[in-house]
Amino acid sequence: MKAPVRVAVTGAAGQIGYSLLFRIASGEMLGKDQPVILQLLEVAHEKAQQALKGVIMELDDCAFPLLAGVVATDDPMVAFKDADIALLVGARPRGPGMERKDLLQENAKIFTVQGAALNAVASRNVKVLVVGNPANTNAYIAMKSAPDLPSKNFTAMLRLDHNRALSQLAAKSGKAVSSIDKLVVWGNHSPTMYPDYRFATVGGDSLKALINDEEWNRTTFLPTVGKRGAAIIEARGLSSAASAANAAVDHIRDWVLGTNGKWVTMGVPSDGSYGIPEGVIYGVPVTCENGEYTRITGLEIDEFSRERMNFTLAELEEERAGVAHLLG
Ligand SMILES: NC(=O)c1ccc[n+]([C@@H]2O[C@H](COP(=O)([O-])OP(=O)(O)OC[C@H]3O[C@@H](n4cnc5c(N)ncnc54)[C@H](O)[C@@H]3O)[C@@H](O)[C@H]2O)c1
Ligand SMILES: O=C(O)C[C@H](O)C(=O)O
Repeated sequence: MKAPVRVAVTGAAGQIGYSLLFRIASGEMLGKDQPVILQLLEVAHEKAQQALKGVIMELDDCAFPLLAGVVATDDPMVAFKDADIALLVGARPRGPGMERKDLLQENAKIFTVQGAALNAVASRNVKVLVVGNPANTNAYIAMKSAPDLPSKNFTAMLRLDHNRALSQLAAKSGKAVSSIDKLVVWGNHSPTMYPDYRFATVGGDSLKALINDEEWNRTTFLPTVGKRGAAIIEARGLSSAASAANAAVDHIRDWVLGTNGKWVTMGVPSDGSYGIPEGVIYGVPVTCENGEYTRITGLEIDEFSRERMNFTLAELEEERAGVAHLLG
């Protein structure tokens, strides 16, 4: 029997939490032979703590063989103690008519506190995934608030965008989702992101050549993927939850267990490649092996792509400037 892995989840009584925790506890994220201890953080409000109790009762009622323990707390120092993995989901979600920018100030404060707590008590190898929006900038804030942890440990979730793009491309081409590789979603998890299938392959052949429809790319594909979050909010009256939890499971599973050479998109601190200033948390293509991600380097950036990549970068830089006062 393997030693349990400590997985901290914030916002555990929220919508995404409700889809996420059961999949982690059933072994879908870290493997069917990997016991886990869930360390769940919620705000100190009575209603949230009560809801969290209910979720834990349901976890108990599943009798998951891999669930080796559950900690419930309103203190980040308890939730992140020795955490091997931290899923930072807790934040206020966007409602109808709101842009992610509206959430910036409100949610930024949460991530200075949580970054500092991770810095103080988490495992030095903790893998952090920020889901709460604006995810890239929140990840940047947490990273900057945790100077003793390697910055490469901080990532933001672009996987939902990646999966959304995959699904649109599969539908357009008539090919199976699983047959498509080498897709990239550059930049910010926001409508400015740039889903780029110029390098994508299907069974080794060029997907771009197969689709051969640049008009569709520019007028249908890019806006559909970019505005999918808003479309879900419009349809459900609530932001995406099950698909977001699914993407979080995919992101961590691939980071920990590897991608077997397949490209996935992760928001990671830039190393300066592709003209993205160092430190900016930006969606890039990576492969994962032995618990580490490696960027795909040397991709050719054409003029249209450069424009789109700069556009999403400009938004990230604006967000970063908007929270600079919180970072001292
Ligand atoms: N990156 C992505 O692809 C993606 C996709 C979907 C949603 N999101 C974002 O994920 C976040 C959560 O969405 P949701 O639908 O679960 O929201 P929700 O409101 O249902 O749940 C959020 C939970 O977080 C808790 N919370 C708030 N502040 C906290 C704090 N400081 N510490 C611990 N818990 C805290 C709240 O009490 C609430 O229970 C939102 O910011 C949403 O915009 C991101
Ligand atoms: O768009 C949102 O606010 C929610 C989430 O980020 C999404 O992409 O579904």
